Amino acid sequence: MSVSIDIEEVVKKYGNDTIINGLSLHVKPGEFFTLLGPSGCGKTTLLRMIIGFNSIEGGKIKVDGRVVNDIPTNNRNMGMVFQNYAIFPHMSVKENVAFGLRMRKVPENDIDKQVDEILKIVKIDHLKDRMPIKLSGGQQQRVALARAIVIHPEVLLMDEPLSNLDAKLRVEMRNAIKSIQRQINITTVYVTHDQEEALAISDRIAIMHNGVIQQIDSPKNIYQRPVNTFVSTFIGLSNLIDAEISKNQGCNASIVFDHGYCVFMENIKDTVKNGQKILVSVRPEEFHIRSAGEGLKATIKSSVFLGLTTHYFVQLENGQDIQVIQDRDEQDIIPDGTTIILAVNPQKINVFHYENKTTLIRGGKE
Ligand SMILES: Nc1ncnc2c1ncn2[C@@H]1O[C@H](COP(=O)(O)OP(=O)(O)OP(=O)(O)O)[C@@H](O)[C@H]1O
Repeated sequence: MSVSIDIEEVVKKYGNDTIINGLSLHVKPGEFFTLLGPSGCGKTTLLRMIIGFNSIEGGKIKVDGRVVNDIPTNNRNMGMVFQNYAIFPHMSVKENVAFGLRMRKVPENDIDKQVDEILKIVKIDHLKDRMPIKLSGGQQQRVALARAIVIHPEVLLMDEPLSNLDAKLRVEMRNAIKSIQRQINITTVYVTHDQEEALAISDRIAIMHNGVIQQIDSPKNIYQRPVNTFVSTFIGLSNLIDAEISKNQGCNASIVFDHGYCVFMENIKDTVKNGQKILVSVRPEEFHIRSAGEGLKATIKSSVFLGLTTHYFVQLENGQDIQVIQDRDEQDIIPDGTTIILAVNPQKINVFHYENKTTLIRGGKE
């Protein structure tokens, strides 16, 4: 049976510095839960608190409803995989994986059986007699993963496990990790600063900034419905464009960009005022480039052809630089200096308060 993890109002201090101040989150049984955020936001600190490497200055950490604050790491029944593999260089693959079982005094016959089983799951059973020095980075990380899960932990923690691998291997290994996690159905907390990795691998993602959770959601909602401008610009590319609300009676209104382009929005919040300044977040791929008609007037400054897409660096009439991405099949590459019209689908945009940058309105449909 998989377990849940509850982090309740936890506080972490290093000396006089408070790194995490009252953070709460819930990880569901069997969930693949990712902590994502820029360097220094406190991801590793939180992970180390869960396993017990770091002290906790306030709040509670619960596993399956039981408070584990005072339980030493050894007795928490958690496995951890680190960025630098941390496997023993003087032991073969098999010995590395068997180590944790020996420490737990599992009978020798059972050890062989369990090691073979796990090596098959992580698909390195053919390498069991190799020494780590003769393994690739990906294979070493499979050993580290096998070593973490062979003890049948209740919780698997991973701290940037793919950071030392090259781009192609990262993709291969993230797929392997996801499928192994599914197969053994273990509650997993994964730390990364790589947003694509987080989107690809997670059931849910917590976006962290300065020790504070900004949003906890599915990868799709994090991408399509960011709750503030930090999330919208941290995940993928987002253009934040100045605009104004034009409101009549009722709950409908228009967003008016500089130079008059108007987009109709439904279900606007009552608190929104006529004439209020806003920031409109538009993903580069949500623009439609036209040669004439309704839209934002802009000029193409430069472009980069990327095979599947073409990436345009564009300047709006008000001088703001934005980015626009078009599919390969959309049209021929448009020359630099061309004047274009950019139309946006109102359902694909997110609108934020100009000053405090929290969500004001959301687009209707997905
Ligand atoms: N042992 C320590 N003593 C003092 N400050 C620390 C210690 N460990 C981490 N910090 C500080 O705590 C903050 C959070 O660090 P943490 O390593 O948790 O961030 P992170 O989000 O995991 O970053 P990265 O992606 O770079 O690993 C940083 O400001 C860091 O400098």
